[in-house]
Amino acid sequence: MIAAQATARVTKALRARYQICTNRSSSLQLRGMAATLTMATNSGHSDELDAIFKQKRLLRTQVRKTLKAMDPSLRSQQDSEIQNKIMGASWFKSSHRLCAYISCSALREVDTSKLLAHILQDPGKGDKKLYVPRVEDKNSHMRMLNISRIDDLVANSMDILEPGPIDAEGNEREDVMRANEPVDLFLLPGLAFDKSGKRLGRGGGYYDNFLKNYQDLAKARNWEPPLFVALSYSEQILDEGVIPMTSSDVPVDALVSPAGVIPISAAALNRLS
Ligand SMILES: Nc1nc2c(c(=O)[nH]1)N(C=O)[C@@H](CNc1ccc(C(=O)N[C@@H](CCC(=O)O)C(=O)O)cc1)CN2
Ligand SMILES: Nc1ncnc2c1ncn2[C@@H]1O[C@H](COP(=O)(O)OP(=O)(O)OP(=O)(O)O)[C@@H](O)[C@H]1O
Repeated sequence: MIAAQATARVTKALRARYQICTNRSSSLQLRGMAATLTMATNSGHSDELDAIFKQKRLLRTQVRKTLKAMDPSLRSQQDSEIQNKIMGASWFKSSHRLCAYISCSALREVDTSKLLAHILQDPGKGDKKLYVPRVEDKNSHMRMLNISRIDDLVANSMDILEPGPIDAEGNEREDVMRANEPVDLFLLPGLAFDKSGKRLGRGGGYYDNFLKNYQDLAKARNWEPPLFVALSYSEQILDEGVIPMTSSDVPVDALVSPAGVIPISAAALNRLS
């Protein structure tokens, strides 16, 4: 596709989804940003990267607004549908080691509380092992630590629940990067997604960093790569071409929304179908 067409497509998709930039000057501005964005995919200049990050910030603001405007009861209906779809799926049932996020309702994230309770139930059986994020510093560094009870968690500076480094018995929690067995499944948060696997996070780079490191670890150990599955309200699935990406963004293998599971990668088509 030639650049002008690609730019028009991105601009149109952004406007259609969010009804933004309706006057002429902001429309030109948006077209300019979309053009930069389209070109920046193929090069690495920092002003072009700046344009991508700016575009991401704009999109985050729009999606946050959409999430805040959602009817609470319809949102909670979607929360149940998404979690039930996951709990009923064979690929979830057969996963033994999972990384999942602790949802934050103030951030309007898809609820994971039922899923986490399900994973942690009857830990004596040792059926499923759960690792959850702990932010270590502001340099996009988080760890995934093992928890066996939901009340092991405390709120961090971002008001998200996370485990302390030491458990209630005084033992250091297991860091998934040091585990001897592979993670089967990651359940991922995000602000927006598309059906080609693009994911827009909250902008910290924590997940992209972590997922890349985990992929490298799995490769070095000859493990089967884990499935990256994102949980998404219907409103968060955007048209293709709208979500800006850089080379550090890690795509997801599949999406789960109230409409169902959307396998994207070949691995997902194999394991989820
Ligand atoms: N539940 C959950 N845990 C997670 C993440 C997440 O997205 N969700 N993270 C994923 O990286 C990491 C923490 N990163 C975070 C980054 C930003 C914000 C946040 O509150 N963002 C505000 C805007 C803040 C601002 O712009 O100054 C927001 O999105 O409204 C929270 C967590 C690790 N743990
Ligand atoms: N203009 C910029 N140029 C270079 N790097 C930037 C720029 N703006 C933000 N960053 C860095 O890029 C990273 C954020 O990347 P990105 O916006 O893709 O995160 P994300 O995918 O939304 O977040 P996450 O992976 O945590 O879900 C952070 O490390 C941030 O410091």
